[in-house]
Amino acid sequence: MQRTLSTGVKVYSRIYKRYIMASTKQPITLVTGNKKKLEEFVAILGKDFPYEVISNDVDLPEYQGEPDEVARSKCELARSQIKGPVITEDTCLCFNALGGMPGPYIKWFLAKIGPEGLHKMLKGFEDKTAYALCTLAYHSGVEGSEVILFRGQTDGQIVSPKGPRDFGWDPCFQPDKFTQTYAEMPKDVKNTISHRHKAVTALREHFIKLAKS
Ligand SMILES: O=c1nc[nH]c2c1ncn2[C@H]1C[C@H](O)[C@@H](COP(=O)(O)OP(=O)(O)OP(=O)(O)O)O1
Ligand SMILES: [Mg+2]
Repeated sequence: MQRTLSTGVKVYSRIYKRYIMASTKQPITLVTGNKKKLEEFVAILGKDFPYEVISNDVDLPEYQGEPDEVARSKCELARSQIKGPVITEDTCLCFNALGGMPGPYIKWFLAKIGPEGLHKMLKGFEDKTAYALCTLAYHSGVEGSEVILFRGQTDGQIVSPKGPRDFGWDPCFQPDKFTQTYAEMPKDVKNTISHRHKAVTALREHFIKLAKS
């Protein structure tokens, strides 16, 4: 009698747990104010991602600090606003001759001096190498849980701007092993070699594993 009861409770509690998990499986909100980032994220993520992802263009502040700190702060704030599972994205463009600057401050440099100015910044330096860094940050929305980071880096160099001007510093970043800038190459090529591709792939693998567990 006792045994049957305890087994029954166990099974019930397992079913109940599963029910709770299923009923609280909210969509994950990608919080970004940048349409181009969103387009690339969606294209790279693909259709077979095991969770529903929606987007929200809440304007998040531009934090200062090392890329990981910036990414964590941004994600924590997004979580407090959305009150559910969130992903945020922060992109850096780091010049090796400048010890990694502008890095997380690239948005302001780009806004003030454009791709030409970014190229000219390295005029006095022989080293034109740079890397693009994408840091995706995920928070489950559950109070007390930690932000998880997924990083992607693509190395290249800063060149005189070439190609369309519709996305940020793409015209002046030429990835290694290519003779075209990000702006010149077809989108599906950028999306298989980019910093964003690498970070989104890491995130995808994490969630695919999670969905199977
Ligand atoms: O693949 C890229 N190719 C070229 N330019 C890019 C790329 N990805 C970001 N960018 C630009 C946008 C912004 O000028 C800066 C990053 O700043 P960052 O704060 O991460 O982006 P954001 O403020 O535009 O959007 P968000 O609302 O997600 O913070 O570099
Ligand atoms: Mg931003």
